[in-house]
Amino acid sequence: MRKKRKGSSEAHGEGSEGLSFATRSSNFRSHFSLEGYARLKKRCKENEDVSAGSFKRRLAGVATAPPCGASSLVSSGRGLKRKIGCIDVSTQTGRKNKIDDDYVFGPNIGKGKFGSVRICRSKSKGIDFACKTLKKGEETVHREVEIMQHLSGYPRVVTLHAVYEESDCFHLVMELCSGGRLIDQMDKEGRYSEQRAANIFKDLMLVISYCHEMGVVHRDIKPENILLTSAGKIQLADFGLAMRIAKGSPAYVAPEVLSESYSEKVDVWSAGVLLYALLSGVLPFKGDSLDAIFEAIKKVKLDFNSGVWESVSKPARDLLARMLTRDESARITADEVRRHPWILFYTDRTLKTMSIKSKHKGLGGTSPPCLLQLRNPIKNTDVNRGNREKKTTHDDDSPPTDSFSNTEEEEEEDESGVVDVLVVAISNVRISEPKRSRLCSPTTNSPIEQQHSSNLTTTNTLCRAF
Ligand SMILES: Nc1ncnc2c1ncn2[C@@H]1O[C@H](COP(=O)(O)OP(=O)(O)OP(=O)(O)O)[C@@H](O)[C@H]1O
Repeated sequence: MRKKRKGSSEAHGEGSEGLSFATRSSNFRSHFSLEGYARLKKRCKENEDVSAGSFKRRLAGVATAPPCGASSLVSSGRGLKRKIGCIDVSTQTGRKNKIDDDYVFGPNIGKGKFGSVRICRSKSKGIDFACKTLKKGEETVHREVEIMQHLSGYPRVVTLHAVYEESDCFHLVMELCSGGRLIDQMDKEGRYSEQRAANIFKDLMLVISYCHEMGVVHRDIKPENILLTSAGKIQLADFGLAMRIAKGSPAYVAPEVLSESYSEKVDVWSAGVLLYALLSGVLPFKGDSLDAIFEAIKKVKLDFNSGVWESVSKPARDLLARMLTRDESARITADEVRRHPWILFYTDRTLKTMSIKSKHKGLGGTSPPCLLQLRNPIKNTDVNRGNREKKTTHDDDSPPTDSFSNTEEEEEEDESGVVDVLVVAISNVRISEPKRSRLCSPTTNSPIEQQHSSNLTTTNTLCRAF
């Protein structure tokens, strides 16, 4: 049952060395952090909105979830079943299994602000899953479930397999990402070469573009929520803060709805912060307090012309500047990010073959910066982990793949000058649009079950819900 997990997360399980993650991460979670504060604040606000039946929420429901059968859109009452709209219609005959009837629990593998995550093994299939348990009363679980189901079938989104409701909690049985979290990999490996960063980033932008195309804003893009499969591929997780974008009749939308930060561009900003961290090893906006960080986010002018940025190619800096544009309307879209020459240069196979070997600049000879700073932007002088060697080896059960398999030799080709020269040549390369038909097709190998409140077996119905 136990499977060694690469990287690190939270330590909660007893004696679960491979899967439990320890102290290093929890040090960061335990002290005051921007992410914790913001998330708690956002969740509290959302819960208030939900309970108050705010106009904003009702509009989003009406605009994005057309009626399904006899279901009311968001009817009042407690319990997941009544809150997830379309799903209850298809699941009234759902079996009343308890999760213990179907799964055997293993050790804890993570803990977030709102729930713990354990391994669980399916009794019938013998396959391991991740089970996130959310206590009732603080949940926005109905939305998280609905959105995960809506996005289900896309390979870079963590698949939701089943939902169980108990009197005091919900269990979300999800695909297990046994490769750990991106944050832990970043922490171990230090600053990334441009080639490696671009390959990871391309996958991330693909999944973000997909979410946006499906009318979903994730709103919590950060390396803690980017998980890795055993093959090292990224999977976007934690849709606890995600929202559907209301695309209803604009004529009816109230001004206060328009002023809400529901735009998908918030994900582009967050992804920009992540890219900055990948390429430089530090976060762009820091401070000694939350207020200082907020101030930096609002005002700090990023300097891409000195320090580590001198060894980073111009296209990479150009992309970052476009993503970290404060004016949302001027900020690049996720789709535009995917088409940016920097991404194309490092990820397009044809262009890779054009790559000219030249001496690698920038990373060689320097120790990676302490990426602890990535976890908590508040400056922490007590934490000094010193310089660590750049680690390129992988745990036995986490073999490197496409995105993560660059050897030192390949990284030698990571020459910013080459990128600058070739960028003009590739700026007109077109990437084909994602195929919608594929995105909504039923998945045969990962049917979503919803025990207690659902017996759903295909994603067709879910697609209709939007
Ligand atoms: N599908 C999964 N496979 C493997 N590990 C997972 C999976 N889902 C979550 N985890 C682990 O559990 C941790 C917490 O999960 P998640 O972020 O979904 O919970 P949360 O309560 O919403 O967290 P937070 O609010 O703190 O971001 C993750 O950081 C990860 O380490």
